[in-house]
Amino acid sequence: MNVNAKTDAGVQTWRDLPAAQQPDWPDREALRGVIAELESYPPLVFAGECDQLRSRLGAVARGEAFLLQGGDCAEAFDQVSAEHIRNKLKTLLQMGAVLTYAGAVPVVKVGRIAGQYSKPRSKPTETRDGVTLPSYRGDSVNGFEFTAEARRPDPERLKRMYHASASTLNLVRAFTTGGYADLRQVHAWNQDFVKNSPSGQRYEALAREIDQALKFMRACGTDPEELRTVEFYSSHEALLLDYESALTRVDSRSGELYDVSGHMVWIGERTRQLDGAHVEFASRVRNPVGVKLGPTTTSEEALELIERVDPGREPGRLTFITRMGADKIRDRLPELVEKVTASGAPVAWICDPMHGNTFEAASGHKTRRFDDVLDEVKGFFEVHKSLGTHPGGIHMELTGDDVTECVGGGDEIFVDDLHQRYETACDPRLNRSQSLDLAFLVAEMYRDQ
Ligand SMILES: O=C[C@H](O)[C@H](O)COP(=O)(O)O
Ligand SMILES: C=C(OP(=O)(O)O)C(=O)O
Repeated sequence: MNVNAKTDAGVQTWRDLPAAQQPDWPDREALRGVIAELESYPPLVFAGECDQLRSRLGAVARGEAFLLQGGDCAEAFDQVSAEHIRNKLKTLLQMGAVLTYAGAVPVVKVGRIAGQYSKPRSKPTETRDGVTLPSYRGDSVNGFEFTAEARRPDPERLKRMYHASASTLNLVRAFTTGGYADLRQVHAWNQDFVKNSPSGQRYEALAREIDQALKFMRACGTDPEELRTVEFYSSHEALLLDYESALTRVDSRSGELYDVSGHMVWIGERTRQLDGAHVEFASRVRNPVGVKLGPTTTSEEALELIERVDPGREPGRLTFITRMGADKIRDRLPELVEKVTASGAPVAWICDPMHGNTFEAASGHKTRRFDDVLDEVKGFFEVHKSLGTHPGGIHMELTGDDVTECVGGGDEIFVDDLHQRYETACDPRLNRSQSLDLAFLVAEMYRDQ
């Protein structure tokens, strides 16, 4: 990677196409200045790491591994703290241990982390008590507070997103390679959790089995170095194309373009137009790319997306993240999987059981039922089982904090509890206990598959 290389003209082709969900920046001159500055910043990830993730996702596409992708709906600048990052990571590591051990499958771990600061919205504005202001679009664009000043898009925030992503990634790298993620710590990740949570107790029993297995391996004279660190990757929605293209660099090894803002990027349900700027941008970079597919996706669109993003039919290059809703997945998914499989395209299929299952509670909180989330994952496994294809993984909105944003779960949260710790800046996340519950249930489904 030539770290001094500036953005290449080849990544600017999206500018000629309609780009949905871009902020209405009031000061274009200021935006241009910020883009120029971002273009001079060092990469957050390396091209070789993106290639490695692509090869791991290739294993997912071939049915040899399972993808666990998860993290906040929207990261926030004021949550870039050691505690929040560690809690999130700990939850993902615990889920990874459950899936690997109970599901007996290698797990590729990817965070919605270190870059997930931008949100597409259903409506451009929000009205409260007769006052209408621009919608909150993520900390990379404007502030959450409902004031005209906070909601004004400010391009300086793009630089804050870069720095927040850099500090987060720095700590994630330290945690995952510096000893914290050593599998021998499998109990330590659970210490604060085991006493008062049913899923923590269930996890503890599994951790004891893992411990036993490690002791057995050591007694047999093998103590693999690989268990001391964890391969962990970053991902986010490539929504703000000014930011993503400013962070796109030419890889000096291959001359190819990589979006070095994160290892994997995805295109959302609201921005996957075939003739739109986001698909064009994704088609230009070599990172592994995800595309969200909602219930209105046709098989023709899915095939055309493959043509555009993965013309070389490379396993691991393209991941379809389906988010149909529990009530639709059994109807909508089979045709997509059938037609794509018949075309010979080696995509990985991942289930996002969050975005099709959101509703507003009487209290006004946006929420999701744990049972709907689970049912969508069940439907996903059923469809793949009936077609003989591989259920490649799950994509979750979750946090390591003890929030009350989704209802249900073993340590049940009721609608009346939602107000207690409702902290998300956008969509409701599973808390740690609900995330672990889900990991156990998914591991069972995977094993049964
Ligand atoms: O996370 C996804 C989207 O940004 C979110 O679902 C949009 O929600 P909205 O309908 O509140 O805009
Ligand atoms: C906006 C998101 O999802 P979708 O594009 O599927 O609505 C998201 O994952 O944050």
